[in-house]
Amino acid sequence: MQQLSLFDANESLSFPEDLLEYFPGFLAPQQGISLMHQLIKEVPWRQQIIQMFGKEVITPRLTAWFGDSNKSYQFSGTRFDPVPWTLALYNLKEKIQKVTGLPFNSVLLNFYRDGNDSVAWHSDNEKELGINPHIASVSIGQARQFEFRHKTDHSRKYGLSLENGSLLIMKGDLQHNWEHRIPKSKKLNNERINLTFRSII
Ligand SMILES: O=C(O)CCC(=O)C(=O)O
Ligand SMILES: [Fe+2]
Repeated sequence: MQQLSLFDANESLSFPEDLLEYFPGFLAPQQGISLMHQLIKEVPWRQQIIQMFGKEVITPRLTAWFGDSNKSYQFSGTRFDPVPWTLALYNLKEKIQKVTGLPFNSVLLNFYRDGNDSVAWHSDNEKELGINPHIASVSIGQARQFEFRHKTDHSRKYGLSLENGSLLIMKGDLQHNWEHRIPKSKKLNNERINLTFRSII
Protein backbone atom coordinates (compact mmCIF):
# COMPACT_ATOMS: atom_id res chain seq x y z
CA MET A 1 0.00 0.00 0.00
CA GLN A 2 1.45 3.34 -1.05
CA GLN A 3 1.85 5.84 1.75
CA LEU A 4 2.18 9.48 0.78
CA SER A 5 4.64 11.81 2.44
CA LEU A 6 2.47 14.65 3.73
CA PHE A 7 4.95 17.22 4.86
CA ASP A 8 7.57 19.50 3.42
CA ALA A 9 10.46 20.71 5.57
CA ASN A 10 8.65 23.81 6.85
CA GLU A 11 5.43 22.10 7.80
CA SER A 12 7.09 19.37 9.82
CA LEU A 13 8.43 22.10 12.13
CA SER A 14 4.90 23.10 13.15
CA PHE A 15 3.09 19.74 12.89
CA PRO A 16 4.61 16.45 14.11
CA GLU A 17 4.42 14.18 11.10
CA ASP A 18 4.59 10.95 13.08
CA LEU A 19 0.98 11.53 14.21
CA LEU A 20 -0.56 10.86 10.76
CA GLU A 21 -0.29 8.24 8.03
CA TYR A 22 -2.05 8.83 4.72
CA PHE A 23 -2.86 6.17 2.08
CA PRO A 24 -4.50 7.97 -0.88
CA GLY A 25 -5.41 4.87 -2.94
CA PHE A 26 -6.77 2.65 -0.17
CA LEU A 27 -9.95 2.12 -2.23
CA ALA A 28 -10.11 2.43 -6.02
CA PRO A 29 -11.99 5.60 -7.06
CA GLN A 30 -15.00 3.69 -8.47
CA GLN A 31 -15.15 1.47 -5.38
CA GLY A 32 -15.26 4.61 -3.20
CA ILE A 33 -18.11 6.16 -5.18
CA SER A 34 -20.24 3.01 -5.31
CA LEU A 35 -19.72 2.37 -1.56
CA MET A 36 -20.85 5.95 -0.91
CA HIS A 37 -24.08 5.46 -2.88
CA GLN A 38 -24.73 2.13 -1.17
CA LEU A 39 -24.23 3.68 2.30
CA ILE A 40 -26.39 6.73 1.49
CA LYS A 41 -29.23 4.27 0.77
CA GLU A 42 -28.76 1.57 3.43
CA VAL A 43 -27.59 3.46 6.55
CA PRO A 44 -30.18 4.69 9.11
CA TRP A 45 -28.86 8.29 9.07
CA ARG A 46 -29.77 10.61 11.93
CA GLN A 47 -29.26 14.27 12.59
CA GLN A 48 -28.11 14.40 16.22
CA ILE A 49 -28.90 17.10 18.73
CA ILE A 50 -25.81 17.54 20.91
CA GLN A 51 -24.82 19.72 23.88
CA MET A 52 -22.19 22.36 23.04
CA PHE A 53 -21.17 24.83 25.75
CA GLY A 54 -24.46 24.11 27.55
CA LYS A 55 -26.65 24.71 24.48
CA GLU A 56 -28.50 22.29 22.24
CA VAL A 57 -27.10 22.30 18.71
CA ILE A 58 -28.21 20.31 15.64
CA THR A 59 -25.15 18.68 14.04
CA PRO A 60 -24.57 20.10 10.53
CA ARG A 61 -24.26 16.62 8.96
CA LEU A 62 -25.90 13.19 9.31
CA THR A 63 -24.36 10.47 11.46
CA ALA A 64 -24.62 6.77 12.22
CA TRP A 65 -22.76 4.45 14.52
CA PHE A 66 -22.04 0.76 13.83
CA GLY A 67 -20.08 -1.79 15.81
CA ASP A 68 -19.86 -4.73 18.16
CA SER A 69 -23.09 -4.84 20.20
CA ASN A 70 -21.44 -4.53 23.64
CA LYS A 71 -19.70 -1.22 22.84
CA SER A 72 -21.58 2.05 23.37
CA TYR A 73 -20.11 5.49 23.13
CA GLN A 74 -20.70 8.96 24.58
CA PHE A 75 -20.20 11.97 22.35
CA SER A 76 -20.98 15.56 23.40
CA GLY A 77 -23.50 14.43 25.99
CA THR A 78 -25.26 11.87 23.75
CA ARG A 79 -25.01 8.10 24.16
CA PHE A 80 -24.75 6.13 20.93
CA ASP A 81 -25.74 2.47 20.82
CA PRO A 82 -24.24 0.84 17.76
CA VAL A 83 -26.17 -0.70 14.87
CA PRO A 84 -24.81 -4.22 14.06
CA TRP A 85 -22.16 -4.39 11.30
CA THR A 86 -23.44 -4.56 7.71
CA LEU A 87 -21.47 -6.80 5.37
CA ALA A 88 -19.97 -3.80 3.53
CA LEU A 89 -18.78 -2.14 6.75
CA TYR A 90 -17.50 -5.39 8.24
CA ASN A 91 -15.49 -6.10 5.09
CA LEU A 92 -14.06 -2.57 5.12
CA LYS A 93 -13.06 -2.99 8.78
CA GLU A 94 -11.29 -6.28 7.94
CA LYS A 95 -9.39 -4.61 5.08
CA ILE A 96 -8.24 -1.78 7.38
CA GLN A 97 -7.17 -4.25 10.06
CA LYS A 98 -5.11 -6.13 7.47
CA VAL A 99 -3.32 -3.00 6.22
CA THR A 100 -2.73 -1.43 9.65
CA GLY A 101 -2.38 -4.52 11.84
CA LEU A 102 -4.68 -2.78 14.36
CA PRO A 103 -8.01 -3.99 15.83
CA PHE A 104 -11.21 -1.90 15.54
CA ASN A 105 -14.65 -2.66 17.03
CA SER A 106 -16.79 0.28 15.93
CA VAL A 107 -17.21 2.93 13.25
CA LEU A 108 -18.75 6.40 13.29
CA LEU A 109 -20.14 7.49 9.91
CA ASN A 110 -20.52 11.13 8.92
CA PHE A 111 -22.53 12.07 5.82
CA TYR A 112 -21.77 15.55 4.44
CA ARG A 113 -24.71 16.19 2.10
CA ASP A 114 -23.03 19.23 0.51
CA GLY A 115 -20.42 21.89 1.23
CA ASN A 116 -22.63 23.43 3.88
CA ASP A 117 -22.24 20.35 6.10
CA SER A 118 -19.20 20.36 8.39
CA VAL A 119 -17.69 19.26 11.68
CA ALA A 120 -16.51 21.91 14.15
CA TRP A 121 -13.13 21.96 15.95
CA HIS A 122 -12.86 18.99 18.31
CA SER A 123 -10.55 16.19 19.29
CA ASP A 124 -11.51 12.54 19.57
CA ASN A 125 -10.47 12.24 23.20
CA GLU A 126 -13.43 10.46 24.79
CA LYS A 127 -12.28 8.24 27.60
CA GLU A 128 -13.77 5.12 25.93
CA LEU A 129 -11.01 5.40 23.29
CA GLY A 130 -8.14 5.00 25.76
CA ILE A 131 -5.03 7.14 26.15
CA ASN A 132 -3.45 7.41 22.68
CA PRO A 133 -6.09 6.02 20.32
CA HIS A 134 -5.51 4.87 16.77
CA ILE A 135 -8.35 6.14 14.57
CA ALA A 136 -8.64 4.96 10.96
CA SER A 137 -10.53 7.45 8.78
CA VAL A 138 -11.81 6.44 5.33
CA SER A 139 -13.14 9.15 3.00
CA ILE A 140 -15.37 8.54 -0.03
CA GLY A 141 -16.98 10.96 -2.46
CA GLN A 142 -16.22 14.67 -2.58
CA ALA A 143 -12.67 15.51 -1.39
CA ARG A 144 -12.80 17.92 1.56
CA GLN A 145 -10.14 19.88 3.43
CA PHE A 146 -9.22 18.42 6.86
CA GLU A 147 -7.65 20.98 9.19
CA PHE A 148 -5.66 20.71 12.42
CA ARG A 149 -4.79 23.38 14.94
CA HIS A 150 -2.71 23.12 18.10
CA LYS A 151 -4.93 23.34 21.20
CA THR A 152 -2.91 25.99 23.00
CA ASP A 153 -1.24 27.74 20.04
CA HIS A 154 -3.79 28.30 17.27
CA SER A 155 -1.13 29.75 14.98
CA ARG A 156 0.20 26.20 14.59
CA LYS A 157 -1.96 24.76 11.81
CA TYR A 158 -1.91 21.99 9.26
CA GLY A 159 -4.35 20.87 6.57
CA LEU A 160 -4.71 18.21 3.93
CA SER A 161 -7.28 17.22 1.33
CA LEU A 162 -8.98 13.90 2.12
CA GLU A 163 -9.46 12.37 -1.32
CA ASN A 164 -12.08 9.86 -2.45
CA GLY A 165 -10.85 6.39 -1.47
CA SER A 166 -8.22 7.58 1.01
CA LEU A 167 -7.33 6.18 4.42
CA LEU A 168 -5.89 8.46 7.12
CA ILE A 169 -4.54 7.02 10.38
CA MET A 170 -4.49 9.38 13.38
CA LYS A 171 -2.30 8.16 16.23
CA GLY A 172 0.13 8.93 19.06
CA ASP A 173 -0.80 11.89 21.26
CA LEU A 174 -2.52 13.75 18.39
CA GLN A 175 -5.87 13.93 20.23
CA HIS A 176 -4.25 15.44 23.36
CA ASN A 177 -2.56 18.36 21.66
CA TRP A 178 -4.43 18.99 18.41
CA GLU A 179 -8.01 19.65 17.33
CA HIS A 180 -9.40 18.91 13.87
CA ARG A 181 -12.36 20.00 11.74
CA ILE A 182 -13.95 19.84 8.31
CA PRO A 183 -14.84 23.46 7.46
CA LYS A 184 -17.81 24.40 5.30
CA SER A 185 -16.94 24.99 1.66
CA LYS A 186 -18.69 26.79 -1.20
CA LYS A 187 -16.68 25.00 -3.90
CA LEU A 188 -16.43 21.45 -2.55
CA ASN A 189 -20.16 21.01 -2.69
CA ASN A 190 -20.87 17.35 -3.54
CA GLU A 191 -21.74 14.43 -1.27
CA ARG A 192 -19.08 12.87 0.95
CA ILE A 193 -19.05 10.15 3.59
CA ASN A 194 -16.31 9.75 6.18
CA LEU A 195 -15.98 6.61 8.29
CA THR A 196 -13.84 6.72 11.44
CA PHE A 197 -13.01 3.24 12.72
CA ARG A 198 -12.28 3.24 16.43
CA SER A 199 -11.47 0.80 19.17
CA ILE A 200 -13.77 1.29 22.17
CA ILE A 201 -12.36 -0.19 25.36
O1 LIG B 1 -15.18 13.85 8.25
C1 LIG B 1 -14.01 13.74 8.64
O2 LIG B 1 -13.07 13.55 7.86
C2 LIG B 1 -13.69 13.85 10.10
C3 LIG B 1 -14.79 13.39 11.03
C4 LIG B 1 -14.37 13.49 12.47
O3 LIG B 1 -13.49 14.22 12.83
C5 LIG B 1 -15.05 12.67 13.49
O4 LIG B 1 -16.00 11.94 13.17
O5 LIG B 1 -14.62 12.70 14.65
FE1 LIG C 1 -12.87 13.73 14.86
